[in-house]
Amino acid sequence: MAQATHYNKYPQEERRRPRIVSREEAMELQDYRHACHIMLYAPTIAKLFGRVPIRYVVLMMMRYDGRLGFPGGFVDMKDASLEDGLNRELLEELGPSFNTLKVTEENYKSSQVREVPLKGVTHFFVKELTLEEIESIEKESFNAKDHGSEVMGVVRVPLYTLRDGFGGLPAFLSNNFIGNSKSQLLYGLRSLRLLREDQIQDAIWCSQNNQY
Ligand SMILES: O=c1[nH]cnc2c1ncn2[C@@H]1O[C@H](COP(=O)(O)OP(=O)(O)O)[C@@H](O)[C@H]1O
Repeated sequence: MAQATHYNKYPQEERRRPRIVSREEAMELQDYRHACHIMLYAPTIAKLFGRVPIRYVVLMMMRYDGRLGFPGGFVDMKDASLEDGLNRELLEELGPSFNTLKVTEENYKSSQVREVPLKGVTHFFVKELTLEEIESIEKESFNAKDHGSEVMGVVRVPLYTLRDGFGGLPAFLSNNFIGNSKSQLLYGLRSLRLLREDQIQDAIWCSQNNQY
């Protein structure tokens, strides 16, 4: 009944807008499906064409539905915690690296709740790795249970913008993303300071105003 009142108070548009909640608040939402996803990243000194700094390797994946998203998935009732559920999903999607690399509570970043089309909570995690660990995940992802089925491939996010003003991050942002993964990506880049705010704003503007 309380929920019906809550719904009546907000017009449809308002209900469509996801909202940020604390982990504690999110965990009290029993009749919502919970999903966890993670942004894995590592610093690099490598340069594209020997001149464009790559800065960080950030991993996303091409999903079975043709959309981009982060590795992760739904947390089951049988998972002891959000982290347990996420580690299980990472083993399935990214492979044996996640027998040893474990996500912990320290990697938790934020939770977002949505009411429509289905009631759900998405929990976002971030974890800094070494470049060697990232490369090993990429190689071992071919041996993951979901490789070639639910996961079409692990991809790196280009963080630079090329001279044409669109190639790189703006073009990447023009892809189709699952759920709120695009806003999670931008939030991750911002909050971890992997890019400056003006670089992020420029990339968003260029991705929306592609004249090239
Ligand atoms: O990267 C992501 N960030 C945020 N939400 C996502 C991401 N990928 C999938 N989702 C959403 O999370 C839920 C679980 O989807 P997913 O395909 O990851 O689960 P599964 O692997 O357990 O089937 C769905 O509601 C989906 O829309």
